[in-house]
Amino acid sequence: MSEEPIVSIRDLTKVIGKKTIIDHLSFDVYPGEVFGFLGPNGAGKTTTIRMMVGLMDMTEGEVLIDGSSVKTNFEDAIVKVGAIVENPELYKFLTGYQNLVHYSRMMKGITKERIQEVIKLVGLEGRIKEKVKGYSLGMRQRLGLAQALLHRPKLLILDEPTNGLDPAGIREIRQYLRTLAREENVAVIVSSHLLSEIELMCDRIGIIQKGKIVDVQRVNDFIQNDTAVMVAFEVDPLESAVKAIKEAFPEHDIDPSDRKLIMKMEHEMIPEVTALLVEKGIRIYSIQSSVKTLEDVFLEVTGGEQVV
Ligand SMILES: Nc1ncnc2c1ncn2[C@@H]1O[C@H](COP(=O)(O)OP(=O)(O)OP(=O)(O)O)[C@@H](O)[C@H]1O
Repeated sequence: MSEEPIVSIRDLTKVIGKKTIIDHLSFDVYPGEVFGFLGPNGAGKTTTIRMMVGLMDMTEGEVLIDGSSVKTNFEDAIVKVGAIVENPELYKFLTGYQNLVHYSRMMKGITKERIQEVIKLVGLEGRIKEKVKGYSLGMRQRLGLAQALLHRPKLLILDEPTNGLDPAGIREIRQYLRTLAREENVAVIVSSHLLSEIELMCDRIGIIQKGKIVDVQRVNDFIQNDTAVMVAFEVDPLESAVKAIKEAFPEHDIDPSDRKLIMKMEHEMIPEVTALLVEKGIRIYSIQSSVKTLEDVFLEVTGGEQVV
């Protein structure tokens, strides 16, 4: 990852009426990384993105794209950006190729070679001469992506890019975005309310909730920072096990359920607890531990707000 961010968002704020929809949001995104903008429905992802690309005025704050201010130097800033904010605008009765030619005419300096390049990049070579009305949703997304990439943007912003796609389509988009970041050094921002998506696609994620960024971390750190695991001991007799553990580890919460004793602990503690139970003559039938998923972490960070 390079040192200079391609996007710097500082204290971005949007007030509509009396409601603060985006509240002093700040984060940076770097070339070559896929950044996930994750939050429950209504958290403010679309509003933030709309302000970033100039589709909505900001009430306060600043967005710099490659050093140019979206507010005061819009032309220079936006030329660095490729974005699909709502559904990509496509002409259904034209072919994919005609759509790209039409779009390229609105920009300066897009050569026929560049059009071929983006077609190849999104894997539409075989179908580009067909009319868009016969395209699947995934193909339309890819054509939209090709359109957004024509002018070689340094930053690609996609609002919920996998919405409505089937698992194969989602996998494809994920692979294109990763390749784009890695091989072309493009910074990619994707918004999503789907944790599993973000986990597989992104290098870093920023979690937004009620218009505020509540956390920004590398995906791996998110999961690994908290090394505690939930461990379930299937034991008999349960009451003696609970008593022994409460005495030995008074600071730990224990959740006895059915014939299992469930407790949160550091991984290293598992043998210690097991040895204690054996020492007290308690029979252990099974030990199960579960590592936290990103979803568990997300729910903790957002205070349990549900996501789909
Ligand atoms: N023009 C508007 N006037 C008033 N409230 C608005 C307006 N636009 C958005 N909001 C409110 O701002 C909040 C953030 O909406 P936004 O669409 O940015 O969220 P989101 O995170 O993109 O959610 P989703 O995933 O559902 O699109 C919501 O509570 C929404 O109702």
